[in-house]
Amino acid sequence: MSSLPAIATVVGSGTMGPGIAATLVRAGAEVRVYDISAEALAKAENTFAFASGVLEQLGSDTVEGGSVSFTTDIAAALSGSLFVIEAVPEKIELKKTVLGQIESLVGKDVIIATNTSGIPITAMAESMTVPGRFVGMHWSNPPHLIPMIEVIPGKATDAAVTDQLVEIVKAFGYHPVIEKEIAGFVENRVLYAILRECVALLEEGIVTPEGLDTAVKWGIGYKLSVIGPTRLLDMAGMDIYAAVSSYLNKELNSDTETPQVVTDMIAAGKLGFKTGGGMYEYGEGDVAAKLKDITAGLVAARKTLSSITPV
Ligand SMILES: NC(=O)c1ccc[n+]([C@@H]2O[C@H](COP(=O)([O-])OP(=O)(O)OC[C@H]3O[C@@H](n4cnc5c(N)ncnc54)[C@H](O)[C@@H]3O)[C@@H](O)[C@H]2O)c1
Ligand SMILES: Cc1ncc(C=O)c(C(=O)O)c1O
Repeated sequence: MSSLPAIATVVGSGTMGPGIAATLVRAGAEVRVYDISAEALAKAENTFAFASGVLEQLGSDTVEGGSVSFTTDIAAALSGSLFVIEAVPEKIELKKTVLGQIESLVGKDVIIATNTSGIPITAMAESMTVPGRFVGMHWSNPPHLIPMIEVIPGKATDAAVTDQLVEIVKAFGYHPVIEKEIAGFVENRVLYAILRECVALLEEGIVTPEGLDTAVKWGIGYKLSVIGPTRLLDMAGMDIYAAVSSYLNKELNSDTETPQVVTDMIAAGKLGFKTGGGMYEYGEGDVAAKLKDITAGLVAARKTLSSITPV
């Protein structure tokens, strides 16, 4: 008997919602996708279809019986739902409002999970009537391909709810990581430490964007995809880490604000894929081509990594 609830609802169908839904549908759930915007939902149907096609390419396990529906009717989306994933924009007051709407429409035993990138779970739970059923469930983008989910209980989260979410994540073949609550959670703290250093190296003209991407992709990115950081410490040796960190740690970037180069780009309307230009410039069709290459690469890497003995 799968631990995956038979009926699930995804609230918010932007970048993350459709891929989350596709992953759950492939695992056999009836998934209702709700959004306040009909325009967003229309786009979500296409994104869902794309993500489902990618899962077909990946050849991930399929459980028969899955289905999806898209609606702007929150009551219909939540009626009878047994599991809810909130994926609205990263704004705590908006999330609290939406969580209140969800709570008013589901049973007291229904787990409500938030896909927040790093807002403290405890803070969001303060406004809830049944905070014990609320838990962090941080997917990584693209959610239908990155098979690791951070499970973050808040201070009020029932231990049984955390345990149940771990089993739900395992039920659709992903790797759950239970974490203590900390701003940004584990993955984004590591990612943002890396990105802070990367942007600083670009700002100082130490390396070009192409050079930086090559260095990270074929250096630590490649290595860390096979060897986790703690295993790498054992492989390199604590003596090496001590020797290098003794002079290097004080040199690393420690800025606490968003880098000026990024602030300037945003002011110039250069957001990246979303606007056709950011760190790189994209001509007609370039973003779609890049997304196709990124998807093919992640599918190939996932297949290979899944085939090797865990290190
Ligand atoms: N984008 C990423 O790379 C990423 C990765 C992991 C986690 N997250 C987190 O997931 C959450 C969603 O991120 P996203 O990138 O998908 O956001 P997004 O802005 O792409 O999509 C959010 C969706 O929520 C909808 N929405 C807004 N207000 C709503 C409401 N009141 N009720 C219902 N729907 C509403 C919007 O119409 C939009 O379709 C955020 O907390 C974000 O931090 C994002
Ligand atoms: C830059 C960046 N910031 C946040 C997140 C997730 O919360 C991601 C991601 O999931 O990839 C990201 O790339």
